[in-house]
Parts: sequence; structure tokens; C-alpha cells
Amino acid sequence: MRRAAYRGLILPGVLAAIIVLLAIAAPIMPLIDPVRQDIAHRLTGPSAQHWLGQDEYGRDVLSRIIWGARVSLSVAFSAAAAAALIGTLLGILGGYFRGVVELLTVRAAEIVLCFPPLLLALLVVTLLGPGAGTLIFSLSILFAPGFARVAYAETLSTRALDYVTAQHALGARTRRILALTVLPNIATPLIVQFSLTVAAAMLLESGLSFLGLGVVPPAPSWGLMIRGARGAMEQAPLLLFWPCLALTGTVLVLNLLCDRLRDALDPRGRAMGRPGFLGRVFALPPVPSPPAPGLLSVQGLTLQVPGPNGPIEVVRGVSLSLAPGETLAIVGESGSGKTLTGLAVMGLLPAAVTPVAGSIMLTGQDGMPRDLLRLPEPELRALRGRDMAMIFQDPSSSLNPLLRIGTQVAESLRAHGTHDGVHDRVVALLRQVGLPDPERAAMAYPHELSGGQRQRVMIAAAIANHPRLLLADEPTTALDVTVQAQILALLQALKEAEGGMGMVFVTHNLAVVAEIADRVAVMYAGEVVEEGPADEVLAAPRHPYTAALIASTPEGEAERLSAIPGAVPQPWAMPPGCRFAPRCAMAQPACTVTAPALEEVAPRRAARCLRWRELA
Ligand SMILES: Nc1ncnc2c1ncn2[C@@H]1O[C@H](COP(=O)(O)OP(=O)(O)OP(=O)(O)O)[C@@H](O)[C@H]1O
Repeated sequence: MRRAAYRGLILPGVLAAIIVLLAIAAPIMPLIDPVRQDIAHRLTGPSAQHWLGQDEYGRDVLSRIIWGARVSLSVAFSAAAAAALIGTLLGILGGYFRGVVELLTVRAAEIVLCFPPLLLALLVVTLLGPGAGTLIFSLSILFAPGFARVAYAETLSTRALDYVTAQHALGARTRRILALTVLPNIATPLIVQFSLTVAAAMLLESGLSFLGLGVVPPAPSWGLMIRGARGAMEQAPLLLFWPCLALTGTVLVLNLLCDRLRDALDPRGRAMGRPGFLGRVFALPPVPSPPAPGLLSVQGLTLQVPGPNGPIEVVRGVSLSLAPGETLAIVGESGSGKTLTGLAVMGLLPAAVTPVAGSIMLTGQDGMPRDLLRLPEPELRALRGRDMAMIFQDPSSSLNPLLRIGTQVAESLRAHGTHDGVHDRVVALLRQVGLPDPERAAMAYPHELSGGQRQRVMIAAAIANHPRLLLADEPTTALDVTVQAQILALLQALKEAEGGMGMVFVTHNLAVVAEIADRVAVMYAGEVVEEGPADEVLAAPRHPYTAALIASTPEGEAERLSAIPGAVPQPWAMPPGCRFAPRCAMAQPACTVTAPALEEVAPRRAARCLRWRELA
């Protein structure tokens, strides 16, 4: 993934390098003297000797463009770099220490913002006299507060995050925390700010030179060229075109370069967002006739992420089915692919994850089965929250902290066309999910509720439109044990009340499976290794991994737990043959050679093990 991000740097990097090299190499290139006048040939068009023609004094336009790049680029880069350095320092210090430091840094820098930028630049240039040095000085004063504000805002939110607190807890010095933890984490918006500032500085330099307050004529600068060309626009329009093209092109290349640089430096960059419909569909082979589902039927779902040596299958050939009114638990260790399978159903996969095979058929409220993997985004969006809904692990981060609970639950109703009696319906929903004083809860903000109450709110929003399918991704993991039991009981009760609603429950907890699931799919390293009725699978597993999971689950006080040796293999280092073989007590040589298929081991039961019969 990072390699792809670095590849994205090539085109803008090469273009920017050409521009910079041309500017640097201007003195040694066989260019005509950019200030040599040839009045006899003023405003002459392109010729073999003057490729871009001659200007109003007969000077060579190509030579002035290339020499002008030196001035424009050096002024813009120097000013942006100085502004970035000063502004970032002020912003980080102000945001981190707050109080008086904030007053002396960020707030002091903001005084500059009270003046119109052009007027301030004019003032400085008038006081110090025109020239490149003055331009750099005035532009850095102008742009530093922008950096200070971005750095300040980002530092404010970063300093409150757990990984910064963790550094304090480890006894790290403030200087190191600022340089090694805060700065890299606020770098992304600063890079974007830098690209915008370079572009703005080039434009302002051109503007000031155009006004006669920047670079002093006859030295070449793009701004001066535009100024000169303006007077001769009617006779030689191309004279205006060339410096404008150079300015626009350079600004666009710099913006692109900074965007790509941000993607390459931030490992989260490409993982955020979601793949578009075309990206999804082109990656998927057509399915001739998808099997008819009960409520949900996942067939052969394979998900890939880009890896350093080619794509990696993080979920492989997963097939699941769910009948109306049924609860299917997907269980497995961390990294087994449970969450990605759930997100694939919702069409909410991260951008880095692409479905490359399989189908996900859902029968909607209208009784029509649809393949969710091949549905355009607007149609998927219409299904989300109405035909299928999802609740997540951490209710604190799923609720918007700035909106009242009632507004957030109402949003899920309004999103699907309910506009009348919304308040009453919201209160009824909050009552249905067991919130003690629903009228008051509707007016509360998320931070005023406990974790369990927030999860109840999420459930209320999820069931607001009577979905046919409810996906619950570890909805009780972030809660304490007593609250967990209440939420499980609530989900069970709601499922019965909402007659026919199916539930897919992602968990790593077998006790939860035993409590609520009708069927269970056990996942290991991206594959379903066993599937069947929950009570049968838990009582008599047919896969050594399921058996090992059960043996490692606490049950009663006297039980002795046995841990599963080793760890789930990393997606890029899957063992050949059976993926569980390296950790399996029953593994034999054949297991490390042949990847077992998911075999039917009893009616409506399947297992992916060569030796399942020995477990029977
Ligand atoms: N955005 C992503 N980019 C690259 N790889 C990813 C991404 N999301 C998940 N993966 C990989 O896919 C695999 C399955 O992840 P998934 O989150 O589905 O596991 P899980 O079983 O739900 O684990 P957990 O219980 O910890 O959430 C993991 O090994 C992870 O490395």
C-alpha cells in the first residue's frame, strides 16, 4: 500500500524536479540574455531563435520564463519554508502549553491576520524597499499565522489522545513528545498548508511584482512578465499566456506533489475512505446466477489488501447464510477477518480492502434479493439503516459528541423519509431500548450517558426503521460484564419483537455465542473453519481450532484453561496447506501440504479439516 503511495509521487515529483532543475540550471543553459533588448523585433511571435517569441522590449520570452522561475520559486519556497517553521513552532507551543504561552505565540501571531494581506505586504515593501529579500520577509510574516493556527488546532486535539498520555506515562521529556509524537501526527495538514502557501506566495509575488513592488525590473519575474504583457495584450496575446501557463502549471504540480507526499507519509492515508462502486465492480468477476438467499447469503467472499509483494487475501472464500429471525455469530481470534466480513455486508469496507470474488445476497424489506457487492453506492445507501443496520464496538466513538441523543436517533428516521411524529417515535425507541427517562435522554448529549446507555442509543438508532438484518460488531466488548448481559438480553428481546429480523453477531467470546446464537461460523486467518448450529458446534466441535477455542474459554471457577500456542499468522505470511496447522495439536504432514476445503460433516454443518472424523 505504501509502495503504491510512493509510486503516486513519481509523476508530480518528476515534473517538480524538471521545473526546479530548469530554474537552477538557467545560468549554465544556452539561453539568450533575459534582459537583452531588441526593440526592432518587439512583440515578434515564435521563431527558430526565440521559441516563445519576444516581448514588448524584444527580450526573449523563453529565457525570461526560465529565469523568472528562479525568482518566483526561490521567493515562494523561502517564504513558505520560513512561515512554516515559525508558524508551526508557535502553534505547537501554544497548543501544547496553552495559557500565557498560547497568548504570546498563537494569539500574538493572529494580530497579523487583522490586516488585509495585500495592504500589509504593501506596507512592508514600502518601508523596506522592493526586492526579493523584502518579498520573502513580508510573505513569511503574512503566512506564518496560517501555519500557527493549523498547528495549534491539531496540537490541541492530539495532546488529548491516549498515545500522547502514554508517552507521559513512560516518563518521556516534553521536548521529545513534541518532536517525535505530536509533530509527526500533525504533519499531514501542515503539508497541505505548505503546498497552499507556496502557491499563494507565488501568486502574491507575481501580484506585487505586477504592481511594481516586488522584483525590480528589468530582472525577470513571472509577475513582471504578466504586467508587461498586459499592455500589449491586443497585439501579442501569447505574451500573457506563457507566464500565466508557467504560474498555473507550477502551482498545480506543487499542489499535486504535496497531496501525494501526504499520502505517502501518512500510513493511514489510503486506508481511509471507501472504494467507489466502479473500483469494487471492476475488481469483481460477474456471478452467473447467485444462489437464492433466506435473508442473507454470503458466497465465496474474498477480500484483498495491497501488500509489498502483491495483493494479500485477508478474507478468503467465506460463505455464510442466515434465515429470517436467526442469529448467526461469527467468532474467532483478533485478525481472523470477522469485522471485514461484516463491513463487506454493509458496503463499508475501508478503501484499501477490495472484494475480488463472491457475492452477498440480501433479501430486502420488499422481498427482493440483491447482490450487495455489485450494488451502486446510492442503492446501497438506501438499504443501509432501512434493510440492514449495524452497531459497533465502541458507542462513545460512534455517537457525535456535539449532537443531542434525540437528534441523532431522529436522523436515522429522517434519512429514510420519516418526517412526521419524529420526536414521539424517538422517545418510543429510547423507551424500547430500556433507557430510564426517555424524554430526558433524548435531550442529553452522549457524554451525559454511561457506556451501556450509549450502546442502547446506538441500538435504538439501528432498529429505528425495522431493519431485516442487524449486524452487531462486538457490541458488548467495551462494556463491563453486568452491562454486557443487559445488552445481550435487549438484543434478544428486540429480535423477537421485530419478528423476522436476522442478526449477525461478531464476537471473540464463545460465552456470548452460547448465550444468543442459533448458528455459529468460526473464522480463522480469514477463512471459515467450521459452521453449524451453535449448540452442536459448541458441544461437539469438528475442527481442532474450535475445540481449542472452547478449551481456552473460562467456564466455572475450577476449570483449568488451556491457551492455544502461537498466534494467528499474519495475512502476508500464511502457511501453505491448512492455515491452522502450525498451531494444531492434531496436525500431520498432509495438513501442511493440502489446504482443506470446507466439507459438510453433518446436515447443515461444515468443517475445514482433513481429520474432522477423528474429532467426531
Ligand atoms: N484497512 C486495512 N488495511 C490493511 N489490512 C487490513 C485493514 N483492515 C483489516 N486488515 C487486515 O485484515 C485482517 C482481518 O481484519 P479484521 O479487522 O476483519 O479482523 P477481526 O477478526 O475483526 O479482528 P478484531 O477482533 O481485532 O477486530 C487483519 O489481519 C488486518 O491485518
